[in-house]
Amino acid sequence: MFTNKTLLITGGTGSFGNAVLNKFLNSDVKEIRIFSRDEKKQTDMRIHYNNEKIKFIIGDVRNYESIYNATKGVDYIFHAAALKQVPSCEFYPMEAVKTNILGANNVINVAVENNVRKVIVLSTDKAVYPINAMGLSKAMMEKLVIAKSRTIEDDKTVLCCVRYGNVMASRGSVIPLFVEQINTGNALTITDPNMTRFLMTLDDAVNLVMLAFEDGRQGEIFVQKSPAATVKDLATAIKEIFNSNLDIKVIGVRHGEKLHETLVTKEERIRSKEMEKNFVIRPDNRDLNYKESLKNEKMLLSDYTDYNSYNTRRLNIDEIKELLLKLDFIRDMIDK
Ligand SMILES: O=c1ccn([C@@H]2O[C@H](COP(=O)(O)OP(=O)(O)O[C@H]3O[C@H](CO)[C@H](O)[C@H](O)[C@H]3O)[C@@H](O)[C@H]2O)c(=O)[nH]1
Repeated sequence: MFTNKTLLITGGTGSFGNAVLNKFLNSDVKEIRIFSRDEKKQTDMRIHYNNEKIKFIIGDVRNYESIYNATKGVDYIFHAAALKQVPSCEFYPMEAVKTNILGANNVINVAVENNVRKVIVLSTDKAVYPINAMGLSKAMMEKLVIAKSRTIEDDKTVLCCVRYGNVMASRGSVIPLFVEQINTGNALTITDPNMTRFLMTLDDAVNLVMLAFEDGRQGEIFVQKSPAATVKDLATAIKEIFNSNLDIKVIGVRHGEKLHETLVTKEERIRSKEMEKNFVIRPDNRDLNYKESLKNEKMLLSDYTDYNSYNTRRLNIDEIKELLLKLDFIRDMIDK
Protein backbone atom coordinates (compact mmCIF):
# COMPACT_ATOMS: atom_id res chain seq x y z
CA MET A 1 0.00 0.00 0.00
CA PHE A 2 2.89 2.34 0.82
CA THR A 3 5.43 0.76 -1.53
CA ASN A 4 7.99 3.37 -2.44
CA LYS A 5 5.78 6.14 -1.05
CA THR A 6 6.65 9.13 1.11
CA LEU A 7 4.35 9.85 4.06
CA LEU A 8 4.10 12.89 6.27
CA ILE A 9 2.61 12.80 9.77
CA THR A 10 1.94 16.23 11.24
CA GLY A 11 2.06 16.19 15.03
CA GLY A 12 3.92 12.96 14.44
CA THR A 13 5.54 12.78 17.87
CA GLY A 14 2.14 12.34 19.56
CA SER A 15 0.13 9.22 20.43
CA PHE A 16 -1.10 8.74 16.87
CA GLY A 17 2.35 9.07 15.29
CA ASN A 18 3.84 6.57 17.66
CA ALA A 19 0.94 4.16 17.18
CA VAL A 20 1.24 4.09 13.40
CA LEU A 21 5.00 4.20 12.98
CA ASN A 22 5.73 0.52 13.54
CA LYS A 23 2.85 -0.45 11.31
CA PHE A 24 4.00 1.90 8.55
CA LEU A 25 7.64 0.85 8.88
CA ASN A 26 6.58 -2.76 8.31
CA SER A 27 5.58 -1.83 4.76
CA ASP A 28 7.87 -1.03 1.84
CA VAL A 29 7.48 2.65 2.55
CA LYS A 30 10.21 4.89 1.15
CA GLU A 31 10.19 7.64 3.74
CA ILE A 32 8.14 8.78 6.73
CA ARG A 33 8.41 12.44 7.69
CA ILE A 34 7.61 13.34 11.26
CA PHE A 35 6.66 17.00 11.39
CA SER A 36 6.34 18.65 14.80
CA ARG A 37 7.46 21.53 16.98
CA ASP A 38 9.17 19.63 19.79
CA GLU A 39 12.83 18.83 19.22
CA LYS A 40 13.13 16.85 22.45
CA LYS A 41 10.34 14.46 21.48
CA GLN A 42 11.87 14.11 18.03
CA THR A 43 15.26 13.24 19.52
CA ASP A 44 13.66 10.64 21.79
CA MET A 45 11.87 9.12 18.81
CA ARG A 46 14.99 9.16 16.66
CA ILE A 47 16.86 7.19 19.31
CA HIS A 48 13.94 4.85 19.98
CA TYR A 49 13.23 3.90 16.36
CA ASN A 50 16.77 4.22 15.00
CA ASN A 51 15.47 3.88 11.44
CA GLU A 52 16.78 5.79 8.45
CA LYS A 53 13.43 5.82 6.73
CA ILE A 54 12.15 8.24 9.36
CA LYS A 55 13.01 11.89 8.74
CA PHE A 56 12.37 14.44 11.44
CA ILE A 57 11.31 17.96 10.53
CA ILE A 58 10.93 20.77 13.01
CA GLY A 59 8.12 23.06 12.00
CA ASP A 60 4.67 24.32 12.86
CA VAL A 61 1.51 23.90 10.81
CA ARG A 62 0.81 27.56 11.62
CA ASN A 63 3.78 28.48 9.52
CA TYR A 64 2.94 28.11 5.83
CA GLU A 65 6.52 27.98 4.63
CA SER A 66 7.55 25.22 7.01
CA ILE A 67 4.65 22.95 6.07
CA TYR A 68 4.98 23.84 2.38
CA ASN A 69 8.61 22.72 2.34
CA ALA A 70 7.85 19.59 4.36
CA THR A 71 5.19 18.42 1.89
CA LYS A 72 7.33 18.62 -1.26
CA GLY A 73 7.54 15.14 -2.78
CA VAL A 74 5.02 13.67 -0.28
CA ASP A 75 2.40 11.13 -1.44
CA TYR A 76 0.19 10.92 1.65
CA ILE A 77 -0.38 13.14 4.68
CA PHE A 78 -1.83 12.16 8.03
CA HIS A 79 -2.74 15.43 9.73
CA ALA A 80 -2.71 14.83 13.47
CA ALA A 81 -1.19 18.10 14.73
CA ALA A 82 -3.73 19.85 16.94
CA LEU A 83 -4.47 21.52 20.22
CA LYS A 84 -6.80 18.97 21.73
CA GLN A 85 -7.34 19.69 25.40
CA VAL A 86 -10.79 21.18 25.97
CA PRO A 87 -10.09 23.28 29.10
CA SER A 88 -6.84 24.85 27.83
CA CYS A 89 -8.46 25.85 24.52
CA GLU A 90 -11.22 27.58 26.52
CA PHE A 91 -8.59 29.85 28.06
CA TYR A 92 -6.61 30.37 24.86
CA PRO A 93 -9.16 30.10 22.02
CA MET A 94 -7.00 32.09 19.59
CA GLU A 95 -4.32 29.42 19.92
CA ALA A 96 -6.93 26.83 18.87
CA VAL A 97 -7.83 29.04 15.90
CA LYS A 98 -4.18 29.31 14.87
CA THR A 99 -3.35 25.60 15.08
CA ASN A 100 -6.63 23.82 14.42
CA ILE A 101 -8.12 26.16 11.82
CA LEU A 102 -5.36 28.18 10.17
CA GLY A 103 -2.80 25.40 10.55
CA ALA A 104 -5.16 22.81 9.06
CA ASN A 105 -5.93 25.21 6.22
CA ASN A 106 -2.20 25.49 5.53
CA VAL A 107 -1.89 21.70 5.47
CA ILE A 108 -4.68 21.14 2.96
CA ASN A 109 -3.59 24.05 0.76
CA VAL A 110 0.03 22.94 0.55
CA ALA A 111 -1.12 19.36 -0.05
CA VAL A 112 -2.99 20.48 -3.16
CA GLU A 113 -0.17 22.76 -4.30
CA ASN A 114 2.40 20.00 -3.90
CA ASN A 115 0.22 17.34 -5.57
CA VAL A 116 -0.10 15.13 -2.50
CA ARG A 117 -2.39 12.24 -3.44
CA LYS A 118 -4.36 11.86 -0.25
CA VAL A 119 -4.73 13.66 3.08
CA ILE A 120 -6.39 12.13 6.12
CA VAL A 121 -7.34 14.80 8.66
CA LEU A 122 -7.98 13.73 12.26
CA SER A 123 -11.01 15.25 13.94
CA THR A 124 -13.04 14.60 17.08
CA ASP A 125 -16.59 14.13 18.32
CA LYS A 126 -16.15 17.49 20.05
CA ALA A 127 -16.44 19.09 16.59
CA VAL A 128 -20.07 17.97 16.48
CA TYR A 129 -22.64 20.44 17.84
CA PRO A 130 -19.60 22.14 19.35
CA ILE A 131 -19.82 24.11 22.58
CA ASN A 132 -16.14 24.54 23.38
CA ALA A 133 -13.30 26.35 21.59
CA MET A 134 -11.49 23.11 20.80
CA GLY A 135 -14.60 21.59 19.21
CA LEU A 136 -15.51 24.80 17.38
CA SER A 137 -12.04 25.01 15.90
CA LYS A 138 -12.14 21.35 14.82
CA ALA A 139 -15.60 21.90 13.32
CA MET A 140 -14.18 24.74 11.24
CA MET A 141 -11.29 22.51 10.26
CA GLU A 142 -13.75 19.92 8.91
CA LYS A 143 -15.61 22.66 7.01
CA LEU A 144 -12.35 23.85 5.44
CA VAL A 145 -11.53 20.30 4.34
CA ILE A 146 -14.94 19.81 2.74
CA ALA A 147 -14.99 23.22 1.06
CA LYS A 148 -11.51 22.66 -0.33
CA SER A 149 -12.42 19.15 -1.50
CA ARG A 150 -15.14 20.66 -3.74
CA THR A 151 -12.54 22.66 -5.63
CA ILE A 152 -10.12 19.87 -6.53
CA GLU A 153 -10.17 18.77 -10.14
CA ASP A 154 -10.03 15.08 -11.09
CA ASP A 155 -9.41 14.07 -7.48
CA LYS A 156 -5.77 14.99 -7.98
CA THR A 157 -5.62 15.28 -4.19
CA VAL A 158 -8.23 13.46 -2.09
CA LEU A 159 -9.12 15.02 1.26
CA CYS A 160 -10.90 12.98 3.95
CA CYS A 161 -11.51 13.28 7.69
CA VAL A 162 -11.88 10.77 10.48
CA ARG A 163 -13.77 11.61 13.65
CA TYR A 164 -12.82 9.92 16.91
CA GLY A 165 -14.44 9.61 20.27
CA ASN A 166 -12.14 9.64 23.30
CA VAL A 167 -8.99 7.63 22.76
CA MET A 168 -8.48 5.60 25.92
CA ALA A 169 -5.41 6.46 27.99
CA SER A 170 -4.16 9.09 25.55
CA ARG A 171 -1.81 11.66 27.03
CA GLY A 172 -3.46 13.99 29.56
CA SER A 173 -6.75 12.07 29.57
CA VAL A 174 -8.79 10.79 32.49
CA ILE A 175 -7.62 7.14 32.57
CA PRO A 176 -3.96 7.95 33.36
CA LEU A 177 -5.28 10.52 35.84
CA PHE A 178 -7.38 7.93 37.71
CA VAL A 179 -4.42 5.51 37.78
CA GLU A 180 -2.18 8.28 39.12
CA GLN A 181 -4.75 9.11 41.80
CA ILE A 182 -4.81 5.45 42.85
CA ASN A 183 -0.99 5.31 42.93
CA THR A 184 -0.79 8.39 45.10
CA GLY A 185 -3.67 7.35 47.36
CA ASN A 186 -5.94 10.26 46.46
CA ALA A 187 -9.69 10.10 45.91
CA LEU A 188 -10.70 9.60 42.28
CA THR A 189 -12.13 12.88 41.01
CA ILE A 190 -15.14 12.62 38.72
CA THR A 191 -16.83 15.57 37.07
CA ASP A 192 -20.36 14.21 36.76
CA PRO A 193 -21.17 10.56 37.44
CA ASN A 194 -23.62 10.46 34.53
CA MET A 195 -21.34 12.05 31.95
CA THR A 196 -20.75 9.65 29.06
CA ARG A 197 -17.90 9.35 26.57
CA PHE A 198 -17.34 7.12 23.56
CA LEU A 199 -14.42 4.80 24.26
CA MET A 200 -11.99 3.90 21.52
CA THR A 201 -8.63 2.22 21.81
CA LEU A 202 -5.64 3.67 19.99
CA ASP A 203 -5.75 0.57 17.73
CA ASP A 204 -9.37 1.40 16.82
CA ALA A 205 -8.27 4.94 15.99
CA VAL A 206 -5.45 3.70 13.78
CA ASN A 207 -7.75 1.21 12.04
CA LEU A 208 -10.24 3.97 11.31
CA VAL A 209 -7.51 6.11 9.75
CA MET A 210 -6.41 3.14 7.62
CA LEU A 211 -9.99 2.53 6.51
CA ALA A 212 -10.33 6.16 5.46
CA PHE A 213 -6.97 5.94 3.75
CA GLU A 214 -7.98 2.86 1.75
CA ASP A 215 -11.64 3.60 1.01
CA GLY A 216 -12.13 7.33 1.55
CA ARG A 217 -13.40 9.42 -1.30
CA GLN A 218 -13.27 13.17 -1.75
CA GLY A 219 -14.72 15.09 1.22
CA GLU A 220 -15.90 12.07 3.22
CA ILE A 221 -15.78 11.83 7.01
CA PHE A 222 -15.24 8.39 8.55
CA VAL A 223 -16.66 7.50 11.96
CA GLN A 224 -16.37 4.23 13.84
CA LYS A 225 -19.36 3.03 15.83
CA SER A 226 -18.10 2.88 19.37
CA PRO A 227 -19.48 1.91 22.76
CA ALA A 228 -19.62 4.41 25.61
CA ALA A 229 -19.34 4.47 29.39
CA THR A 230 -20.25 6.83 32.20
CA VAL A 231 -17.29 8.36 34.05
CA LYS A 232 -18.59 6.86 37.29
CA ASP A 233 -18.47 3.35 35.78
CA LEU A 234 -15.06 4.06 34.30
CA ALA A 235 -13.71 5.12 37.71
CA THR A 236 -15.29 2.07 39.36
CA ALA A 237 -13.81 -0.28 36.75
CA ILE A 238 -10.33 1.17 37.26
CA LYS A 239 -10.68 0.91 41.05
CA GLU A 240 -11.68 -2.76 40.71
CA ILE A 241 -8.74 -3.55 38.42
CA PHE A 242 -6.30 -2.09 40.94
CA ASN A 243 -8.20 -3.43 44.00
CA SER A 244 -8.54 0.08 45.32
CA ASN A 245 -11.01 1.20 47.97
CA LEU A 246 -10.34 4.91 47.58
CA ASP A 247 -13.30 7.29 47.55
CA ILE A 248 -14.81 8.77 44.42
CA LYS A 249 -15.24 12.53 44.74
CA VAL A 250 -17.54 14.54 42.46
CA ILE A 251 -15.79 17.78 41.40
CA GLY A 252 -18.30 19.12 38.86
CA VAL A 253 -18.08 19.75 35.15
CA ARG A 254 -14.99 21.55 33.81
CA HIS A 255 -14.84 24.46 31.36
CA GLY A 256 -16.45 23.70 28.01
CA GLU A 257 -17.53 20.13 28.82
CA LYS A 258 -20.65 18.42 27.54
CA LEU A 259 -22.67 15.79 29.34
CA HIS A 260 -22.71 13.58 26.22
CA GLU A 261 -20.80 13.67 22.93
CA THR A 262 -22.16 13.18 19.40
CA LEU A 263 -20.29 11.39 16.62
CA VAL A 264 -22.85 11.81 13.82
CA THR A 265 -25.69 14.34 13.75
CA LYS A 266 -29.10 13.53 12.31
CA GLU A 267 -28.39 16.21 9.70
CA GLU A 268 -25.36 14.17 8.64
CA ARG A 269 -27.01 10.77 8.91
CA ILE A 270 -29.42 11.66 6.13
CA ARG A 271 -26.45 11.69 3.74
CA SER A 272 -24.34 9.00 5.42
CA LYS A 273 -23.61 5.47 4.43
CA GLU A 274 -24.11 3.24 7.45
CA MET A 275 -22.18 0.01 7.65
CA GLU A 276 -21.94 -2.60 10.37
CA LYS A 277 -19.04 -0.91 12.12
CA ASN A 278 -18.88 2.54 10.58
CA PHE A 279 -20.58 5.59 9.21
CA VAL A 280 -19.25 7.38 6.18
CA ILE A 281 -20.58 10.94 6.06
CA ARG A 282 -20.72 12.11 2.48
CA PRO A 283 -20.19 15.74 1.58
CA ASP A 284 -23.26 17.68 0.49
CA ASN A 285 -22.16 18.37 -3.06
CA ARG A 286 -25.12 20.40 -4.22
CA ASP A 287 -24.31 23.93 -5.24
CA LEU A 288 -25.91 26.96 -3.66
CA ASN A 289 -28.83 26.94 -6.10
CA TYR A 290 -30.31 23.79 -4.52
CA LYS A 291 -31.70 22.60 -7.86
CA GLU A 292 -30.69 19.05 -7.10
CA SER A 293 -32.16 17.29 -4.14
CA LEU A 294 -30.38 14.99 -1.76
CA LYS A 295 -30.41 11.30 -2.69
CA ASN A 296 -32.56 10.54 0.32
CA GLU A 297 -35.02 13.27 -0.58
CA LYS A 298 -38.00 11.27 0.54
CA MET A 299 -36.48 10.74 3.94
CA LEU A 300 -37.20 13.45 6.45
CA LEU A 301 -34.68 14.82 8.88
CA SER A 302 -37.22 14.12 11.60
CA ASP A 303 -36.88 10.39 10.82
CA TYR A 304 -33.28 10.47 12.01
CA THR A 305 -31.62 10.61 15.41
CA ASP A 306 -28.13 11.69 16.36
CA TYR A 307 -25.58 8.99 17.07
CA ASN A 308 -24.27 9.98 20.48
CA SER A 309 -22.57 8.64 23.60
CA TYR A 310 -25.92 8.49 25.37
CA ASN A 311 -27.77 6.31 22.85
CA THR A 312 -24.90 4.11 21.69
CA ARG A 313 -24.20 0.76 23.34
CA ARG A 314 -23.43 1.40 27.02
CA LEU A 315 -20.66 -0.71 28.51
CA ASN A 316 -21.19 -2.21 31.96
CA ILE A 317 -18.37 -2.29 34.50
CA ASP A 318 -17.15 -5.77 33.50
CA GLU A 319 -17.05 -4.78 29.85
CA ILE A 320 -15.12 -1.59 30.68
CA LYS A 321 -12.62 -3.69 32.65
CA GLU A 322 -12.22 -6.03 29.71
CA LEU A 323 -11.48 -3.10 27.41
CA LEU A 324 -9.10 -1.48 29.90
CA LEU A 325 -7.16 -4.73 30.29
CA LYS A 326 -6.41 -4.66 26.56
CA LEU A 327 -4.49 -1.40 26.99
CA ASP A 328 -0.71 -1.58 27.26
CA PHE A 329 -0.85 1.35 29.65
CA ILE A 330 -3.04 -0.55 32.13
CA ARG A 331 -1.14 -3.83 31.75
CA ASP A 332 2.18 -2.04 32.36
CA MET A 333 0.74 -0.44 35.48
CA ILE A 334 -0.49 -3.78 36.81
CA ASP A 335 2.98 -5.28 36.30
CA LYS A 336 4.67 -2.48 38.24
O1 LIG B 1 -10.65 14.54 36.89
C1 LIG B 1 -11.40 14.22 35.94
C2 LIG B 1 -11.13 14.55 34.60
C3 LIG B 1 -12.04 14.17 33.63
N1 LIG B 1 -13.17 13.50 33.97
C4 LIG B 1 -14.15 13.12 32.94
O2 LIG B 1 -13.65 12.07 32.18
C5 LIG B 1 -14.15 12.15 30.85
C6 LIG B 1 -13.01 12.14 29.91
O3 LIG B 1 -12.18 13.26 30.18
P1 LIG B 1 -10.81 13.50 29.37
O4 LIG B 1 -10.16 14.73 29.93
O5 LIG B 1 -10.05 12.23 29.31
O6 LIG B 1 -11.35 13.72 27.92
P2 LIG B 1 -12.28 14.81 27.30
O7 LIG B 1 -13.59 14.14 27.00
O8 LIG B 1 -12.31 16.07 28.10
O9 LIG B 1 -11.51 15.04 25.96
C7 LIG B 1 -10.11 15.29 25.94
O10 LIG B 1 -9.36 14.12 25.87
C8 LIG B 1 -9.64 13.30 24.76
C9 LIG B 1 -8.81 12.07 24.89
O11 LIG B 1 -9.26 11.14 24.06
C10 LIG B 1 -9.34 14.03 23.49
O12 LIG B 1 -7.98 14.32 23.39
C11 LIG B 1 -10.11 15.32 23.51
O13 LIG B 1 -9.80 16.02 22.37
C12 LIG B 1 -9.78 16.11 24.76
O14 LIG B 1 -10.44 17.32 24.85
C13 LIG B 1 -14.96 13.43 30.77
O15 LIG B 1 -16.30 13.11 30.86
C14 LIG B 1 -14.50 14.21 31.98
O16 LIG B 1 -15.51 15.05 32.51
C15 LIG B 1 -13.42 13.17 35.28
O17 LIG B 1 -14.45 12.56 35.57
N2 LIG B 1 -12.52 13.53 36.22
